[in-house]
Amino acid sequence: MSAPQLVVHRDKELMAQAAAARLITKIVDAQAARGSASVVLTGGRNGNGLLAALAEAPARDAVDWSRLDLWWGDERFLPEGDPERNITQAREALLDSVPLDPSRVHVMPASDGPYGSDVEAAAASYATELAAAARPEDHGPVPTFDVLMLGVGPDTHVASLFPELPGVRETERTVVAVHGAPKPPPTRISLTLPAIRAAHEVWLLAAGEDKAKAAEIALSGAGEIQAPAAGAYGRSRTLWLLDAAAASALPRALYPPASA
Ligand SMILES: O=C1O[C@H](COP(=O)(O)O)[C@@H](O)[C@H](O)[C@H]1O
Repeated sequence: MSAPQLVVHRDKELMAQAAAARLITKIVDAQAARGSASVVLTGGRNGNGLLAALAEAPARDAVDWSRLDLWWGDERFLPEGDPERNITQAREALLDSVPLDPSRVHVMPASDGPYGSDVEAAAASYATELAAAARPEDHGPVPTFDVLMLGVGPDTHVASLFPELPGVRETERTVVAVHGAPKPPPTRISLTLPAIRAAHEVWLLAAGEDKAKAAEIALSGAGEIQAPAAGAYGRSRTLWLLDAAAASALPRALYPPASA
């Protein structure tokens, strides 16, 4: 487990640009070291803001997009192309404008896909896909992702792991079906905390006043069942990327003065 490090930016635009620059560097470094990189994307406003900033960043051309594996932390179980699906929003923000290898874009199934409305089977198939991508040097049935990003919800949810729902209690499976999510749509697919913790680096994104309480709760010793964001950490690094509004309820002792 790596203790959270905090970086606080002036506003959400700067946060998105700085996070995009950070992600480019991570991908380029991983590709230089190993030939390829793997990144887990998040949905939500902050995740899509980062992707949109990446699309605008001149340095995006430093990435070899054909040698990047993309995975998702969660998906809203809706028909293919639905505007509320995380993949649809990610395509609009960035993915349609870069030369990815389609076989390396690992989309979670849609509700009109091969498993139809059987969200349990859809979740199990994603777990199988992850397990097939895991190498012997990985520590279990998921790849050791270079970077796994999570938007933090106002209720402290991450991916589609909501406070007190069964998904956040999962200790065995790497992917679960989620029923009755308090944020629409109610049916979702999510990585579990054990799968999230397999990543080298976990980045939690929180911008905006409505994230201030969530950041305070998650960073003040709350349990992961009540505050799923508190249970999201990486093997080598856990990075909270915030804007000043989301950091406004945090004790200043938690982050260096130069950071805001
Ligand atoms: O529904 C979701 O919400 C969270 C957070 O979204 P935000 O708009 O409040 O930033 C997101 O992380 C998750 O991927 C998504 O499915």
